[in-house]
Amino acid sequence: MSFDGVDVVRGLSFDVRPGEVLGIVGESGAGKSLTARALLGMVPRGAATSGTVLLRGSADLAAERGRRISLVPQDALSALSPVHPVGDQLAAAVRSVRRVSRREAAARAVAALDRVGIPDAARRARAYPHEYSGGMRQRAVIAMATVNEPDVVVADEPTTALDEERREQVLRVLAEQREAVGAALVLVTHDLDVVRRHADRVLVMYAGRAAELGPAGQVLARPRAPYTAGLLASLPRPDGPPRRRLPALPGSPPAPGALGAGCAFAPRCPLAADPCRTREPEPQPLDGRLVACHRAADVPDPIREFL
Ligand SMILES: Nc1ncnc2c1ncn2[C@@H]1O[C@H](COP(=O)(O)OP(=O)(O)OP(=O)(O)O)[C@@H](O)[C@H]1O
Repeated sequence: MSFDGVDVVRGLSFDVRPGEVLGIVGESGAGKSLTARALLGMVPRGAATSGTVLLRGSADLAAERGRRISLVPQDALSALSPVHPVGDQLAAAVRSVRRVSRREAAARAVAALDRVGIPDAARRARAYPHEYSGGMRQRAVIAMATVNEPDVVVADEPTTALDEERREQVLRVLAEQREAVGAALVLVTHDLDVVRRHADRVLVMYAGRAAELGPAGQVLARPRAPYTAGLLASLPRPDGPPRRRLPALPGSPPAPGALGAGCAFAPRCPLAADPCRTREPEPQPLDGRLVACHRAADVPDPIREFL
C-alpha cells in the first residue's frame, strides 16, 4: 500500500488459518492498521495498492465483509451509528445475511448482547450507543462482529480506548466469542503481553514489512529478529517503573519515504553489519518461522544480553 508513491506496507505475505489467533505487533506506524484494513478490503482514500487478499479462495472481500470477515475497530463509536438503538443495529446486521423475521432478528440481537455480558440485554438493546459505557460499547461491537458467525474477525487495537481492567474484560469476551463461533482472529496490538496470552502465531511488523512471523510461543521465547528481541527486552518488568520508550531500542522507526537501500531496522540495530546497510533482507525460514534479518543466527539467547 502506498500514498503518493511512498510505500507504507511492503512485500507482506502471510496466511491466517481456520480458527487460529494471529497477533500483529509492532510500534506505531509499522503498518498494522493498514494491513488489518486491507484484509477487509477497506483501503483508505488516496492509497494505491497491489497484491491480493483471498478469503477461502475468494477475492471479493467487499461481498464477504460483515458476513465471513468482520472488524472490531479501536473506537467502538466509529462502528456504531449514533442514531439507532444498539439492538436494532445488531438485528439489521443479522438480517443483512439471513432471511429471518424482524422478531427473530431482534431476539438474536438480544441473545448476542447477553452473550458478551451486557447486563439486562433486552432493555439495553433499546438504548443508543451513547447510553453505553466504553467497555459495554466495545462488547456490543464484538457482538456485532461475531453475530453472523464469520470465518475471520479482525480486531484493530480493540482495547486502546479502555482502562486496564476493562481491557482484560474486553479481550476475554473477544476470545470467548471467537471460540464460540469458531472464527480465526487477527489481533492487532502493540502489546506483546496480549500476544503472549492470546495469539497462536505472531507477525512482527517493522516499517511496513514483516520482521518475523511464526508460532507466538517460540517467537517470544527465542526471538530471531533483533527487532523482536528489542521489543521484548523493552517490556516493562512487573516490579519496575512504567516505561514510555523502548530502552533497548534507541531511536525511532524510519518515516515512510526515508528508507535507504538496506534493512529498515539497521540504524537502530546493535547487530547491524555491512550487508544490513546495503541490502534489505527477505524473509527466510529459520527455526520454525520466517525471519527477515541478515544476522538472525547471531541474535543472542537469552535476550537480556541484547540490552
Ligand atoms: N490515509 C493515510 N495517508 C497517508 N499516510 C498514511 C495514511 N494512513 C496511514 N498512513 C501512514 O502509513 C503508516 C502505517 O500506518 P498504520 O496506521 O497502519 O500504522 P500502525 O502500525 O497501525 O500504527 P498505530 O499503532 O499508530 O495505529 C504510517 O506511517 C502512517 O503515517
